[in-house]
Amino acid sequence: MSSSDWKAAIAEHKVDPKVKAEARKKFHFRPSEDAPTSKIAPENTVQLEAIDLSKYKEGEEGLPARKELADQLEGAVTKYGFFKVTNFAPKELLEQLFSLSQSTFEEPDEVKKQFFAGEHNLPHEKNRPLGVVRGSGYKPAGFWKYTENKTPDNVEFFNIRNFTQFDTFFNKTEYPEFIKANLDDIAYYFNYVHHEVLRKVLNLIDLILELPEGFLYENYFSVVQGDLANSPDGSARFLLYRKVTDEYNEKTGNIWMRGHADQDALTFLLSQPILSLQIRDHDTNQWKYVTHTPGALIVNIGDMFSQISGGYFKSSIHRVVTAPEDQRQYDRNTALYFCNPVPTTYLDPDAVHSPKLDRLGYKRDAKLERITAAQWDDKKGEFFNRVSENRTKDFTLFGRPTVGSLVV
Ligand SMILES: O=C(O)CCC(=O)C(=O)O
Ligand SMILES: [Fe+2]
Repeated sequence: MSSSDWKAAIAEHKVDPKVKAEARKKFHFRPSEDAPTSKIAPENTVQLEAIDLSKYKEGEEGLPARKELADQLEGAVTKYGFFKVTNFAPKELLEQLFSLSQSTFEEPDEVKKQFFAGEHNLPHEKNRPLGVVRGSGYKPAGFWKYTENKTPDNVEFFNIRNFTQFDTFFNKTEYPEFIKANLDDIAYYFNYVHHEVLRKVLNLIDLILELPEGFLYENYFSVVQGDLANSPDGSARFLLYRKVTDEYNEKTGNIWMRGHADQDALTFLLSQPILSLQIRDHDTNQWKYVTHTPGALIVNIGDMFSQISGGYFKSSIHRVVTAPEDQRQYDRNTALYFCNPVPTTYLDPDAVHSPKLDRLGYKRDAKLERITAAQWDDKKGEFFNRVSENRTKDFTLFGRPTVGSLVV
């Protein structure tokens, strides 16, 4: 789908400006209040590579520049599995998204209950229990219970599904008032990330893996309108971590989201000022902070891509901890896109025939049964939907080691 196609399709579903303006007034649509950068310089920060997308040029003459970006990316995905993407979108688009995320949580509790994720199953989701963590709608704060004292978590979500499937997204899904009145803007941002940013990142990964550019995007992430089973099925999420008290921090051991590796292929998180996201170093197991870059995406490799690459790319363990002292009076507001390939994608390198992976010896583990993206998504998704699973060690799913709900 070319850039003009998805933009035109969204333009056809433009929300009545009067309806939008009224909803924005009612739900206090406003600039997201940025916390000042923390002055508490943590000892352990990780310097992530920043892939500057303004250097990405299409066509034959852009190839040397793309190769340079690919080289930079290769170090990042094979070492940390985390990197930043800068200059990827106009500032106004990002400011609007922070505001949309913020106002989504201003719906009253009765409405949130009515749109409790995983409960108002869409017809095509009837046989697929997506639960609170993956289903369309709200995850209330407190759904998860942390540690032995069962402290409720402090993060609310609103999950957004099917935004690349226009008929399902615009015509066949029910939404709370604020989301419905801003559906075109929400669709625009996440389609932009899918069709522009993801596509470019995948083309760079093609170069890393010595595949023809376009291979990964065309084969695993291209959208067939109206055919959900043969289209990528990731989901997006608005998140709001509400500020907490010292007493709360004591009960949770400062944890806002337990250590985990994402189950998807790639995650695109909007960078925001509260210093809370940490990555666990593969070699030392030490937790390191990810710093804020205004206007950037923080991107990580999830389990699926790591498996597709035979382990060459790392699916890093990360967690969210309490805000530093000087940012404690602010809520933490952001948005992300969990990007999944087409559900039938096999999660091993056999599917990609990468000369690079062959040469380096990253192969399918012949002892393990082959699994698909849908199998992994459902299995790990079911795990994340458990209310009070606290683990101190990694575990396995389908014989593959993986991480979720880590408490240390
Ligand atoms: O809030 C964040 O920074 C990251 C959240 C996250 O890791 C997740 O939802 O999987
Ligand atoms: Fe995550």
